[in-house]
Amino acid sequence: MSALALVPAAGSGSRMASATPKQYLDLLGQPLIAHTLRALLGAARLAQVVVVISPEDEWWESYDWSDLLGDSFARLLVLRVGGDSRAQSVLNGLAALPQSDAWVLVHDAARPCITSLQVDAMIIQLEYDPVGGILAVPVADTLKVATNEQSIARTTPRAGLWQAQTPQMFRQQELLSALQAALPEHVADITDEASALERLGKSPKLIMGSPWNLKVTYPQDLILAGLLLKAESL
Ligand SMILES: Nc1ccn([C@@H]2O[C@H](COP(=O)(O)OP(=O)(O)OP(=O)(O)O)[C@@H](O)[C@H]2O)c(=O)n1
Ligand SMILES: C[C@](O)(CO)[C@H](O)COP(=O)(O)O
Repeated sequence: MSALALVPAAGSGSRMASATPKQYLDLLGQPLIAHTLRALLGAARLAQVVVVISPEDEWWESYDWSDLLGDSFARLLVLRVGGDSRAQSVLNGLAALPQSDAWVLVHDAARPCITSLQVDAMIIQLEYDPVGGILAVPVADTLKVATNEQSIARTTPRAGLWQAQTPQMFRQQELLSALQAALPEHVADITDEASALERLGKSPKLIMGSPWNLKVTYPQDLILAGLLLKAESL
């Protein structure tokens, strides 16, 4: 079975409010994305890891990646084809690769606490699935719908609701076609890969993830990610 990872890393990190895009912020002495890439490159079932950075990226070249990632650096491909949305970056990355029916696991650069074991376990669970699926966790908190004045309009039942994470694993050509069909018109609705497949009537699997696989979005998430990575290494 052949699978590759595609890592969208062309965002600006506006919610992080930092001049440096969050994928390059320091996390335990290394750029955040180095943790993400190390975990993916450590997954035995991934043949290659493709990183999509912005054509204007000024940071990538300033690191010694073979030093940060060791020999597995040889399985890394960097594409400067990022777009103006996450979905467009993923589409551009897929379009730049040779056409293939292999599995692709799209994983946010901004989720550095994923583990190689979780990636391999996901591939094993989905490799014979007709559609593919995503890591996700069931919603644990009570959910409120807000009014425009930020008071509560109502409580919405949480039964059956899951929070989507990444990796999201689909057939490369099928995902590319689904994104091409949705973009640019429906870009606001395509907040992950699964939503592009859902538009075509597909029903991807929900694979139990971990709350530790957080997306670094706000400054406090960076502190939490550091604590989780330290705990994972114990
Ligand atoms: N045009 C974009 C926007 C986002 N991403 C990537 O998609 C992942 C998830 O996006 P998000 O957390 O929203 O990152 P940013 O867009 O950088 O953050 P913000 O929305 O706060 O600006 C990140 O790894 C980010 O680098 C991307 O490749 N191309
Ligand atoms: C793909 C994702 O990580 C699943 O939760 C999420 O939708 C990305 O959202 P963002 O606003 O682009 O960070």
